[in-house]
Amino acid sequence: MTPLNLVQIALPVPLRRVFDYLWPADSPHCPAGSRVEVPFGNRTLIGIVVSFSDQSDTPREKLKPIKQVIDRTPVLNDELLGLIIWAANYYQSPIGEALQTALPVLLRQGAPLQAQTSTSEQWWQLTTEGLGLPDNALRKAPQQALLLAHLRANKCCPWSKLKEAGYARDTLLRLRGKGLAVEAQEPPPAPTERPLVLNSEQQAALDAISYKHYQTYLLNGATGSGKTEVYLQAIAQLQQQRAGAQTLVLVPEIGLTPQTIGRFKKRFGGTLAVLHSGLNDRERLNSWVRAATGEAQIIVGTRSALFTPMITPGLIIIDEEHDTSFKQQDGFRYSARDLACVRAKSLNIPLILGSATPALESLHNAKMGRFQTLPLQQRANRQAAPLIEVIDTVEHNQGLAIPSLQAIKRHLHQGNQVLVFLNRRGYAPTLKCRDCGTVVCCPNCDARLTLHHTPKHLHCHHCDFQRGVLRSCESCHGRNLEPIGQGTERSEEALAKRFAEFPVWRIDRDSTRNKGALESLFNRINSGEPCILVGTQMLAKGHHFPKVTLAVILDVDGGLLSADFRGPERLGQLITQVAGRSGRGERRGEVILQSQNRDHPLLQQLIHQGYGAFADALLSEREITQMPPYAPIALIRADALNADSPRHFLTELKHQLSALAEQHQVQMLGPMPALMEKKGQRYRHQLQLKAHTRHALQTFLATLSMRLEANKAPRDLRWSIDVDPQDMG
Ligand SMILES: Nc1ncnc2c1ncn2[C@@H]1O[C@H](COP(=O)(O)OP(=O)(O)OP(=O)(O)O)[C@@H](O)[C@H]1O
Ligand SMILES: [Zn+2]
Repeated sequence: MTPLNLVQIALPVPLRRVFDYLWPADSPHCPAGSRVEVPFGNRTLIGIVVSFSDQSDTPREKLKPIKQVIDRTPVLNDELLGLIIWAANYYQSPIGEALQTALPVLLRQGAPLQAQTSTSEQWWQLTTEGLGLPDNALRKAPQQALLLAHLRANKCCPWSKLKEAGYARDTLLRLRGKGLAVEAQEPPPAPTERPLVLNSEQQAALDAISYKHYQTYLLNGATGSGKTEVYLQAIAQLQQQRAGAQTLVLVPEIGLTPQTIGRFKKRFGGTLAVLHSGLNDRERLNSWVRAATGEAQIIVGTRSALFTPMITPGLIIIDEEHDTSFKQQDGFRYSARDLACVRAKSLNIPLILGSATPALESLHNAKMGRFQTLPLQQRANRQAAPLIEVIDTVEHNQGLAIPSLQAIKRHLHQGNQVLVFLNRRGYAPTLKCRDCGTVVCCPNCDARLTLHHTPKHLHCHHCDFQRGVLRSCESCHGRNLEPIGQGTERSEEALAKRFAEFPVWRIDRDSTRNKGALESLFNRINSGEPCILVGTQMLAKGHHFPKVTLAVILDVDGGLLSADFRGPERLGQLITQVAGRSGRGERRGEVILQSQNRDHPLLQQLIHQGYGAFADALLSEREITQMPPYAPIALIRADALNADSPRHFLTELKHQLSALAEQHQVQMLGPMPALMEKKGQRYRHQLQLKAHTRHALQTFLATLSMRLEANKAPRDLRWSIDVDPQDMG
């Protein structure tokens, strides 16, 4: 049989494989990573060329030819294509789904790989001929001579400035006609800020970084220790050592504020590309292309920016590396932090992971010698870490305790700002009938409805179900419905009443929904007037409010009693991060924690010995219970409208794979209901897998995913595989 001329193509379909197509006999192969159009069923799809071969498992008569090649230069270089394929395998994801995440929408739709020049105004400059023209050459055209002199003096000018100076468009076009002037690229804005003088710890950290080869550095720096300054100077040092080398900076989802971008812009000027969810498709593609061509030397983005192509990669930085937004929780369930290690290694460049509260995984990697720790123990302002006090709230009914109120008053009257943290938006998490005890629940989820006041309604925070506020109990028709517990709106109300002479700003997803709202709130805060900030997670991370001297944290008990094995780790991170917002200016900060479990050993350890010792204790516990990072785990989730089918489906799977599991020493726990069994009308079950080694888990999962694809499932059943899950719900 004559050998076939075949191409393997990754297609945007939910199957864990590539597809074989016939390549036109007389045409040379295109590079891997190029886009092609192919027939698929009765549709035409755009796919990515992965490789070529001469054999196929598909019978010859079923093979179809490709329709056409879209790209002359591939959209994905070998390095990036390799990373995506590796990641799809590791996370057991269909490669098409991984590509969906990695590629900008317009490229997926077939748009050309080009940045669109911005529609903003034209810039002009002289050509070499224009620059070298003798002074009297234009004496017969005095207007042109004047404009030429102007452009010679000002180098590069926008049209608006020339017009302002009184030049006519016509004169400019005449100069262009003579080959003396041309349209120019807008020059990148110049940096406006100089580097700070590093303290000795920052300097030691910077000196330890080598840009010549792969190494992951864990910049373990206390809150306010000046990690950002180390990032900025590392980028500058890299650029000094290797002109044009690019840096990729990943920040958490809510960390990519105009403040952050502003900091990079001020230091590096316009050689920056930004990638986040707020961009439109065109802007996203522009940033991608600017990174691919090397025009952008620094790329700052959230999770999926990890997949940005770079022509001269030099450094990757992940700020707040412990943040859960680096793990995608649906579709292609990858961890950008973990993949950054893989990418940096394959590019042979350094990776800096920064955090005041590193993930247990990262601390473990550092202990095992895989990461190099760069400690920053002191605050950049030389202040001691904030003073933390826990107060018992058994008798205080979840509101603000009296000692907290007294402290707030004291700090406000001293001209400072106060932050009140509570991780629950809305007015109250529960609406309860005082007569019969019934609580109002979501019809779609195993969850209570949260009462909101602005606007007034009941809201499920899990499935988004909304309804008007009930007037009477649906069980006993009694009219005594009572809000129980505190949300940010209720705390805001109570604080505004109590401290009427000071502004109270609420910062949560509801109050910052409008574009620019968060930015204007931050501006108010940074004006420094005494005020109270009430807010959720959004307030916890990375912000620098120098006038905040007191942080009050309400209700830390949820995390201590959480059913998720990561609950305590997350709580320790949250408390440390919120506490770290206090005392970043001239005065030492104070922190008050309100808890009903004041003597809990973990809480006591966190407060008295700090996050490091706390994390060590959690790591020992994980070692004893053989949980991550000591044993890798994966979750197989299934959900359906029918309450029984997810459990049946997973039980059958477990049964099919039990011999293989034994062979690879993989433990299968469950199936068990998810922490919230019913969510959005669907019933959810899961099977937890645990192995001794990553290799064993991977080998097992490869077979499992094939089995899952082959198994017949009820039509409405959905399943997914989550490798290294971050959320056990
Ligand atoms: N060497 C330095 N000299 C003076 N000020 C500094 C120095 N380094 C950093 N700072 C200032 O200290 C403040 C805190 O720095 P930064 O926000 O980088 O801290 P961080 O380590 O990122 O903290 P967090 O983890 O809490 O966000 C900033 O205002 C920064 O300008
Ligand atoms: Zn719901």
